Amino acid sequence: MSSSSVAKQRLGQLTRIMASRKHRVTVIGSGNWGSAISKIVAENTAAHPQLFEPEVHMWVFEEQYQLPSTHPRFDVSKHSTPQELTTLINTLNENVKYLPSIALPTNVIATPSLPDAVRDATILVFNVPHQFIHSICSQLNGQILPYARAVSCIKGVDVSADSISLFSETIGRKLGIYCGALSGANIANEVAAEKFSETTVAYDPPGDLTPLPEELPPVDHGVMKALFHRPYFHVRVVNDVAGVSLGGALKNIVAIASGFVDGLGWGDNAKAAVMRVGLMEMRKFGQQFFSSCRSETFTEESCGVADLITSCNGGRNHRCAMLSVKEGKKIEEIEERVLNGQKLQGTSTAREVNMFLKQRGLEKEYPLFTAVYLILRGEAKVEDLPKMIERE
Ligand SMILES: NC(=O)C1=CN([C@@H]2O[C@H](COP(=O)(O)OP(=O)(O)OC[C@H]3O[C@@H](n4cnc5c(N)ncnc54)[C@H](O)[C@@H]3O)[C@@H](O)[C@H]2O)C=CC1
Ligand SMILES: O=C(CO)COP(=O)(O)O
Repeated sequence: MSSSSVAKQRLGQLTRIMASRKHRVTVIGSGNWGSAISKIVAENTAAHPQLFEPEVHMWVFEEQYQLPSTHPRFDVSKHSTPQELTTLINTLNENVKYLPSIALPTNVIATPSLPDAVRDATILVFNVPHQFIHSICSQLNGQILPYARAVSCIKGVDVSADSISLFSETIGRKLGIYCGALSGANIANEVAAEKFSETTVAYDPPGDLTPLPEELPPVDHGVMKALFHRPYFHVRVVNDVAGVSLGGALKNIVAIASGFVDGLGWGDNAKAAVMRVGLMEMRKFGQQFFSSCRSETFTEESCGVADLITSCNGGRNHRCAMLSVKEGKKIEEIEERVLNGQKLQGTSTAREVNMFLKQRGLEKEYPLFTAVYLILRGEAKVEDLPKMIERE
């Protein structure tokens, strides 16, 4: 495309946005949590028509899917061959693969093309397993509005050979926009079934961003609350993006440890010990490597201790780690067998955090994180955990 037609296209885009005076929201991701968050966001865009366009685009990593032979809500005979997941979602208003049996609002529009999904979007909600975010950001480069604002619901940390960053920072840096974070004690299936839970949104944009057109409502804590809060999903908005992101990322390592001890049938005291040590390491890690991180975020907000508790009991990392011990199999084998395409985040986070600590000679200062990594690699046994985390 020539530079004048690119400029024309951008001008048309800006004119449409400015005329609308409302935010257009896109969710990038449609897994278990991506679909549950799309449901919440779509309920709220419909509930706040003065702030948001009702339609919410949900980007779907396209795949063919065959409906199971029976379904409580659908006549499966009409879908007897595999179909595109986006077609199924838009026809049945359900993400039949990643969030089955939950009706999605009809204003959620599943979209297989990333550029189409983000076109004209002023608020982007990133919700994909963390291993895919770099490739997604590369595909989004040049496709988004320069004044778009973003929120990351991703639980993981971005580790390279010599640095560590939050995914909100990575997204912001790669796309040249601001990105906050959402994280909490939020098992997706429970949230989607509208069982009560809390979450934490961190949003603290610097003053030098590309300004929003004056016609659009400023994106502030009030807009964040309007976008995510529901009667069954209580939102607290804070400024500590590092604390919120790290709580969600690091508790996945602890949840694996908790699954390991449950796999051995060691009971609640053992699990409480693992959780206590894990919480200390989460907080220490935040304070040691992220100067803006607040200690209280780990103890007072849903994204800290509450997420640790729920994940160490009912999360996928916990379940797969427990089964791997019970069955004597590798956790990756269990993940493949029981999660139907959903992805564990704790196994890669344990590896990535270990790489970061090892490079700095700090493995011994984080005995639980290190133990989980060594057990996953088969270099230590679950039975050795108490010795590995014993204090002097
Ligand atoms: N599921 C849950 O209960 C919760 C998950 N989270 C976090 O939310 C984030 C997203 O997780 P979920 O939505 O649960 O995802 P998921 O675990 O259900 O992952 C599957 C998703 O990955 C997509 N995918 C597969 N291959 C891909 C590729 N090559 N490129 C891009 N996408 C691909 C699939 O299409 C599907 O949408 C994670 O960081 C997770 O830790 C946070 C709170 C709760
Ligand atoms: O983050 C979660 C709950 O808050 C879900 O954790 P899992 O990915 O282990 O299921």
